Amino acid sequence: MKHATLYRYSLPMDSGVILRHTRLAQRDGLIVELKDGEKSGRGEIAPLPEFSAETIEQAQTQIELCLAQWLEGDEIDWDTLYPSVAFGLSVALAELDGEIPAEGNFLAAPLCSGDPDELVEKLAELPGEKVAKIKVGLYEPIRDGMVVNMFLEILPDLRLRLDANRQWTPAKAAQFANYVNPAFRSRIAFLEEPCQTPEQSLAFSEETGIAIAWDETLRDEGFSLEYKTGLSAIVIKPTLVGSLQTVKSLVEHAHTMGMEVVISSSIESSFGLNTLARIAHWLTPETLPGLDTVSLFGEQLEQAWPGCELPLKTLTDCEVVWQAHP
Ligand SMILES: O=C(O)CCC(=O)c1ccccc1C(=O)O
Ligand SMILES: [Mg+2]
Repeated sequence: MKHATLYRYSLPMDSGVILRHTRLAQRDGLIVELKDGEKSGRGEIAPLPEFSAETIEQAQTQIELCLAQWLEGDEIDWDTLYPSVAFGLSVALAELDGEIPAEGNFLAAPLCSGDPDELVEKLAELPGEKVAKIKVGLYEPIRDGMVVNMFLEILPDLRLRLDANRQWTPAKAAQFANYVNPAFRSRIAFLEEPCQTPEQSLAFSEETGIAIAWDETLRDEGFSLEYKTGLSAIVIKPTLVGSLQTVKSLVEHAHTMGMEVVISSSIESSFGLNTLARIAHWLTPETLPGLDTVSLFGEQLEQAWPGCELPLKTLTDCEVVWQAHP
């Protein structure tokens, strides 16, 4: 006997600088729960304002249709689904079939606000490879260059991931690079999306020797992943990319070209982050995922993030917006 339930959650948060144009004070999302006899699976659908094209209302309407199809045993037309819906539903189905290993990689690369003392503390908790992520492109590029130099100088075993979110003109990107001590450049694991276009970013990498990574570019209309000199990694945000199948084939494709793949957060609840940690451990076991976003929240959902002491809201505290069995 099949059964499907859709919960809607609302959690207090402060998105800080992650969203550049909006300050989100509340995060809304859906949890889909599937049951089939003794088996069950859950997945999170949480379109991210400013990044997802779909709204939560559109996602809800679509997942309700999918759930009705699943209950009837009809095929789901994956190509027509919003990325957030495809991801959450495919996770719930994979979970139901026992496909996602339970073990997670909860050692996320710490997101750092610019305070070196705070980062030193966070890095002390990281066994093995010391990797942190810094947002750049928010202030003057020279300031960013100084901050990068400072971190790399203070912490000799640190490697940095930087993210400019396409904020720089080629001139500003060059200003940044000129400021970074040439001896430190190889300790920039990658710089995500330095410039406004992928071509400009590739030219930047060629001129400076600083490795780059795609994040936004993966979601460009008509994008297909190709090997490029200087492109060392791709950052996959499954909620923005689509089904687990789509994510898996993108990961495999990137790995065959020797690129690193970073599974990363789209600011999902602690429940969704737990799923991403498991997917990261499963598909990208060699790489620290980019999942250090739980601290943007005021509350966690259903499953705690290891080490996070925020209060935990359970699914039973959330509204059931849809449920049915055939
Ligand atoms: O990638 C990470 O380490 C954290 C996630 C992150 O930075 C992010 C989260 C939501 C939306 C956009 C971004 C971004 O990469 O800019
Ligand atoms: Mg990014």
